[in-house]
Amino acid sequence: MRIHQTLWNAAKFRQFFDFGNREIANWFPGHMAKGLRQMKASLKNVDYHIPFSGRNPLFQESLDIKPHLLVLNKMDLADLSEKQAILKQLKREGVGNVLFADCLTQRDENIKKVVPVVTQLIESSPRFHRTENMEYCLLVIGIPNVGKSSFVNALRRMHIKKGKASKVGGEPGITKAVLSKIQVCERPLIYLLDTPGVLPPKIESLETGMKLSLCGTILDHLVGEDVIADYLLYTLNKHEQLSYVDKYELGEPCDDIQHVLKKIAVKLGKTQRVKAITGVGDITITVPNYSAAAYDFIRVFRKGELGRVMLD
Ligand SMILES: Nc1nc2c(ncn2[C@@H]2O[C@H](COP(=O)(O)OP(=O)(O)OP(=O)(O)O)[C@@H](O)[C@H]2O)c(=O)[nH]1
Repeated sequence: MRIHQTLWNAAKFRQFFDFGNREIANWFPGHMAKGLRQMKASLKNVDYHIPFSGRNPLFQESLDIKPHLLVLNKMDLADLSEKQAILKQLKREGVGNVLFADCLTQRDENIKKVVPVVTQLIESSPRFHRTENMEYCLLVIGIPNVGKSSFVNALRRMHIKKGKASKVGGEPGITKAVLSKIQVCERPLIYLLDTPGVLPPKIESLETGMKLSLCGTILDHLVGEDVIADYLLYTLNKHEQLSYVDKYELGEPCDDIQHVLKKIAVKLGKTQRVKAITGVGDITITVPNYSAAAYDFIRVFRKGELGRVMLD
């Protein structure tokens, strides 16, 4: 058995880190900066894979976010044995109101808790005098692709049995502006404002950057799908989450991403024909499509099909 024993080769990512931070900084002033200006938050939303890397310090600094509830979403994808450790760490950081959620399940018990928890939070806050205005209007904020729109839709589905009001997608940057009020509950009358995902303009470390990339919070092409796939393989091996071995008929765990991608490409029939120049003239040969295989490998992981992993 030959798997990664050492740290992931950060040099590969450094290239992106310098370039990508510039790209993110370019991306940031557009819809993200606009969105941030419009936000006065009451609710936060984080991907449960990355409860610490997935929190944007800008929200804390730029927004008046009290009272608020931290929602750790996509709990169906994460390793639940870490739940208590996460709660303990968040408590140490002064974050008391935390809720785990899975926005894709039709009957998530935790989603049911949102309305009572949020109303209790607001009612008990001395900053809110609610004698006249009996409706609640809350903001959902978080980094891209963590499931903010899915969260809005899940609450709406649960309490008022209505369909999607906010557009959902597998890429970051689906919601591009703060949306108008979306009703999610009748009694009490609660409206949510869905907002664009906002990343910090600078990512603090290589490791954080890779975790954010792997969870799809940064556009894949800014990092490179081959680099993300390599980090994914390293992560799976590090966590001994080896279901990819059987899935792709590898025979044994492996830390060679080229080898793994070749196997995936062949298994999925993702090959391409390219021209090769030989001594006897040009010939066309069939080679594995490494990019298509990397794309598939990452997406399968994001759907939870390679097992539950906790990145932080
Ligand atoms: N497995 C799983 N996937 C989820 C969950 N919630 C959302 N997703 C998926 O995550 C992806 C992003 O969801 P969105 O609701 O569009 O995320 P967002 O935070 O609004 O994204 P931006 O508009 O980019 O900020 C979609 O493919 C959803 O289907 C969840 O609880 N579990």
